[in-house]
Amino acid sequence: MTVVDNCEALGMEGELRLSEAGARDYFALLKPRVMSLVVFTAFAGLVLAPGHIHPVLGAIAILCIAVGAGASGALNMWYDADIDAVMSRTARRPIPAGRILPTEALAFGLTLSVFSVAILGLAVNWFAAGLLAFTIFFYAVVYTMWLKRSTPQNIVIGGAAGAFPPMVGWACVTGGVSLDSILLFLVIFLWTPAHFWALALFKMRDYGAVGVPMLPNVAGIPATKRQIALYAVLTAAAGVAPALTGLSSPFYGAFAAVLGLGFVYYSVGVWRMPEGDEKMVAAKKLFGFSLVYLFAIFLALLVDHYVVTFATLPGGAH
Ligand code: HEM
Ligand SMILES: CC(C)=CCC/C(C)=C/CC/C(C)=C/COP(=O)(O)OP(=O)(O)O
Repeated sequence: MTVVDNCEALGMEGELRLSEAGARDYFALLKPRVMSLVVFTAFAGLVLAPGHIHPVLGAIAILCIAVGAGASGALNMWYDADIDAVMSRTARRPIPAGRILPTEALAFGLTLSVFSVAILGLAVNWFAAGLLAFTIFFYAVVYTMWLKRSTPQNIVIGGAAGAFPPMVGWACVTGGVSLDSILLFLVIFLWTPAHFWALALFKMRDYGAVGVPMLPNVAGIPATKRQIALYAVLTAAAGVAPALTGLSSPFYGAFAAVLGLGFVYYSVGVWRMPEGDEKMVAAKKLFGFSLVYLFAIFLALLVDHYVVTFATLPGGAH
């Protein structure tokens, strides 16, 4: 029995309805697993930025970015509840499962968005807060409401939303944008298509059932495989670039090159996947590796930064 059925059984139709959602359901609205990696990239941006931020302010900044990212996930789930109810991967989410009412999710997402942006602005700086607001808007409105259901390039353009968080973290320290923060953006921006189209390949039926024009459904499997390989090569190149601008050391560059080769290797695996392969094992492997790749790149940027900082401290290298 869904929440709506419950309300109707209780004769509450037409009155203010509230579900009996638990904290766990509200937490699920924040898309915590996806957002944990998003927040990690924002943290890396904050650490790598030149300058200094007080650790307490740094912690507030990361909390605001985490809450803002989660809020955008709640707004996405509010708008997409109709298609989430049909897709096997998403049918058990709190709104389609009837544990949270759409209006509750909307109110939750809007409230958290406003608070996260306002607190970031008041405590840290308004440029970073504006960029956080723009990122929430980009994911919830530009991607979710506009692009997702209208073009197979939805995630190429919409992927910018997922790429902004390191720039937000960076802006928390510097109050602005720089070539290096744009480079961090580019790594995620170019990574997103291979990350998502790998999943879209083995979830083609789901997307077909709801009529969302994901690339494999619109352009076909061979064209998607080619696009994945292209973006994997571009991602591998962008991943090495921080070593070329001086943001990171040549050791990072070598590590990123190996990881990038791994990403290209898995994308070639998808390219060579026979079209009749129902299980699409190669696509599942690429999806899994995409997560390892992005986490490892940002971890390497952080480790490299701390090692180089330590080594260049007076007496630190001895
Ligand atoms: C518009 C860009 C993106 C799209 C369309 C996309 C799409 C997806 C989808 C559909 C899933 C499966 C989610 C689920 O079943 O819960 C997923 C999983 C995931 N994505 Fe993305 N993603 C995007 C960007 C990102 C970014 C920027 C990050 C991190 C920086 C990220 C990190 C993850 C993680 C960690 C998972 C695994 C979650 C789990 O294990 O449940 N994604 N992505
Ligand atoms: C700071 C801030 C606001 C960060 C936002 C980061 C961001 C845009 C992450 C993208 C996350 C994601 C799972 C997108 C897929 O949406 P979907 O609707 O295609 O996937 P679904 O079908 O799983 O809902």
